[in-house]
Amino acid sequence: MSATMHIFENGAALAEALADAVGARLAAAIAARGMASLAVSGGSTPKAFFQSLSRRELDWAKVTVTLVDERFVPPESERSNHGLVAANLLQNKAAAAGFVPLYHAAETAEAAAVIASEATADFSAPFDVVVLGMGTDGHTASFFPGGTRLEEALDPATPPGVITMEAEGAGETRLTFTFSSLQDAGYLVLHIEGNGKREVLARAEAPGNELEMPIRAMLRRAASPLQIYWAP
Ligand SMILES: O=C1O[C@H](COP(=O)(O)O)[C@@H](O)[C@H](O)[C@H]1O
Repeated sequence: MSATMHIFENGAALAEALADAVGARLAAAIAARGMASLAVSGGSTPKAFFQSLSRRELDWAKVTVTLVDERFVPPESERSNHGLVAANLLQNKAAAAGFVPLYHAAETAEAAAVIASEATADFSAPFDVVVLGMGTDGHTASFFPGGTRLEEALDPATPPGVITMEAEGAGETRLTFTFSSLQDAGYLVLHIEGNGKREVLARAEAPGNELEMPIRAMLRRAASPLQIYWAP
């Protein structure tokens, strides 16, 4: 599918513009259907965007937020994406939003993934907005190169839902929405910052194996146009 590049002078300008665009999409979904869904990424990049979005005037009580991916750790862990979202997005006006976690205190990550798939099924097909990140190894969501279930996660025939993933670069076992869950979002964003990631993106845009740089699956096969937000 096509991609559109949105370039900003710095991270603060990007955060404001992305919050405007995401806020407008959520407002339009609320106007059309009385509710809106948003799946966001973790990591170090989205903090300023989360803080900007949290201050947007929206009927937040009608918005359900979840994660594109999560570590199999409780929200109190400093490695938790839920913790990051709680501290930076579910604040200010956005404190009224609903949040559905991917982590559940189940005996295994597989059991948590089943619970997460059930808990998100009624608002995730498709999401109104998905905001992806990308690691310097070309992973997005928890689609890690060398990941134990990478082929299954990227297979368009794998049904929407949450599955587990283990990979050398991932640290903890991950919980991740599958490619089929994310690729058809009403507004599909890839948010990256820094010259290093721009170079990684350029490599991903060149011919090569999807399994080596899983972001290629989104660049090449997403049903929705990919909106790439970048700042140095
Ligand atoms: O592991 C993860 O990393 C990516 C990118 O993180 P960043 O720190 O380089 O911004 C993120 O998109 C993903 O959600 C997260 O689990």
